[in-house]
Amino acid sequence: MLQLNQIYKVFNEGSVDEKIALNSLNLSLNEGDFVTVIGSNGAGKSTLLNVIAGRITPDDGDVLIKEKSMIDVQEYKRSRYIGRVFQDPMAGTSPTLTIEENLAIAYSRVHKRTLKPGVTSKRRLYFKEQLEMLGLGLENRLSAKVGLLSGGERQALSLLMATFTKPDILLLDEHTAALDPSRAELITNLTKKLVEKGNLTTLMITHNMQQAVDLGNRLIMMDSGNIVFQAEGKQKEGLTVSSLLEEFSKIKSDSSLSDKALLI
Ligand SMILES: Nc1ncnc2c1ncn2[C@@H]1O[C@H](COP(=O)(O)OP(=O)(O)OP(=O)(O)O)[C@@H](O)[C@H]1O
Repeated sequence: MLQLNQIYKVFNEGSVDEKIALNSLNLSLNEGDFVTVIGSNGAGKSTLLNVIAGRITPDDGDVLIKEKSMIDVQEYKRSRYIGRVFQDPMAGTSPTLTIEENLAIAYSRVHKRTLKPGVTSKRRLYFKEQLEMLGLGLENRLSAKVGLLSGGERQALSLLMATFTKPDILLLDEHTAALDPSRAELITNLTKKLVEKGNLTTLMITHNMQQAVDLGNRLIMMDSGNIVFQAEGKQKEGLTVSSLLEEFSKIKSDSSLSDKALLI
């Protein structure tokens, strides 16, 4: 479903600030793979998601979705195939538009040919059904401006908008990190439910090791722009937070970073 071949990205090349963010990284995801991505600050996790989404162009390598090269496809066009949720609950939705209008925009990104002006009653019913799955009562607030919603409600709406169009790839960039623990748990559970329901091929960055262990069928650990550890299937199921920290300290044994660096 997703293939990354030899992705290389350097920032500020040739200057004192030169930083190789991705160092010939290879990754292949099958349809329905749910991969949690961990790694210390600056490991290259967000750059990886930005390269997949088309926000950053790699200096070398290719990104393929369903075996089609995306390297010359601009970000706004890739959004047809990719759903994304950011850390900031304010990032995925438009505050001055209503819940219904936000959903209509997300819907039209994928169903361009069927777009009619306004929201038809059939589509409104569909939106209501989708919102009901969140269990937050938002289906009764279709005309509420999104700017009035709480951070958790807004993030739940962002998640729905990124998933209900059944994207080929779902990118989650620390999407629970800015929420209080109870809201973070709510969004984590919703993520599980929506990803499973849609059998969505997903990459989820998290600094929460327990979340990385609990969710998904695969896990990758990044360091210095590459994948330094991965687990899937039975090995992934057998992972614990302490076994992961052990792996990390093996990799970082010659570094000044502490285990805690993974968590922050
Ligand atoms: N636009 C940019 N210009 C210059 N350097 C950048 C840019 N974006 C990222 N970098 C650098 O590339 C490296 C990888 O950054 P990236 O944001 O991908 O790391 P990360 O693993 O997501 O880190 P974090 O967990 O802190 O979010 C870092 O050293 C970062 O400073």
